[in-house]
Amino acid sequence: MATTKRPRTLDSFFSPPPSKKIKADPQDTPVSDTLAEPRQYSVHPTYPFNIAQLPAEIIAILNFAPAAEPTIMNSQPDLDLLYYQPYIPKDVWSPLFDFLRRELPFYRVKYTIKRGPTETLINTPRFTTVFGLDETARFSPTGVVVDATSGKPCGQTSYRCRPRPIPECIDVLRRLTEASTGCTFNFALVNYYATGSDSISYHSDDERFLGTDPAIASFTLGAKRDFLLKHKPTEAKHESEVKAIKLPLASGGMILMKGRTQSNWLHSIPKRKGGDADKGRINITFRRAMVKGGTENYYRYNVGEGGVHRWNEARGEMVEETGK
Ligand SMILES: O=C(O)CCC(=O)C(=O)O
Ligand SMILES: [Fe+2]
Repeated sequence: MATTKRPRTLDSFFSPPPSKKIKADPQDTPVSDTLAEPRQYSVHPTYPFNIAQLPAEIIAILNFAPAAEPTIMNSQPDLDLLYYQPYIPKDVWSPLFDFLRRELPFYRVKYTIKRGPTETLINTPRFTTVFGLDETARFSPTGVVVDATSGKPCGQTSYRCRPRPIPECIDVLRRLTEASTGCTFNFALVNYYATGSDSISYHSDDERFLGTDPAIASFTLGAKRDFLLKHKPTEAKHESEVKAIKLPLASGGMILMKGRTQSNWLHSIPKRKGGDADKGRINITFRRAMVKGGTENYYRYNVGEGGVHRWNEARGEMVEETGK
C-alpha cells in the first residue's frame, strides 16, 4: 500500500505547535515549568488563534468530577435545579481558571436594539465567547460544517455566522457533564466577568431554539459572585409571592437548571463592589440548540463583529488584539 498522508482530522489538528503565531507568543509558556511534554492545540480556520489543549496533569484530576453529589433544589414552584458544590475537584480550580482565561479568545460584543423608532447601542457588560453547532449540523472530521443527516457540506449560505467547534480544553468538561447529568450539549458559552462591574441582567434562557424545558449546565471558576433567581410574574402569583433566591456561586461549582426553571424563573449576576470579584470569574454554560437560528443567535451575541481580546499576564487584563 502506498504511504498516505495522515487525514486532517480535528484530532490531528491538535498535534504539534502548528504555527509561527504560537511560537512567537511570549505567553506561550506551559502551565507548569516542569512540564516536558509538547503542548498540543485545537486548530480551526474560524479560531483567531490556536487553542491549547489541557495539560495531562489537569485532565487527570478533572476526571474525578463530579467532586460532590448535587443538592436538589425543587421545593419552590417551577424550580428544578441541581447544585454541585463543587463539581470540579478543588486541586484544579485555580490552574483551570488560569488556563481558560489565558487560552480562550474573548469578545466585548456591541449590538443595537430597536424599540419603536429608537435604536439603542448595547455594550455587553462582560467578556464572552462561544463554540458549538445546533442539532441540524455537525463538524466533519476535517472541521467542515456538514448536514447532520446527509453528511453533505452545508455550504456558505446556510449560516451567516462561522460556527466554531468546541475546543478540546472545554470539550473535556462537556463530556464529563454529559456523563454525570445524562443530558446532551452541543454549545459552550463562556462569560468572563473581569471585575465586579461586569454583570448579566435578569433574563431566562428560554429561547425557542433550545426546545421546551431545556437543561443548562452552568459552571463557575474564579471569584465568587451572587446568582439571583426570581420567579416570573404570573396572573395567579405575583412575582413577590414566590421568594427570590440568592446562590453565592463559588469556584468549581455547577448548577444544572432544568425542567420548568427557564420558562418560569429569571436569573442574573448583579454588579457588586468589593470581595474578590475583581480577581475575575469565568462562567461556562453548556446548552443544546435544536435549530440553525440558535447558532446564529449565539454567535451574534457572544462573538459579534469586533476584535478579539486575549489575556495579558503582564498587564493583568484582557487586551484587544489588532488585525485578527
Ligand atoms: O455567569 C453566570 O453564572 C450566568 C450566566 C448566564 O446566565 C448566561 O450566560 O445566560
Ligand atoms: Fe442565563
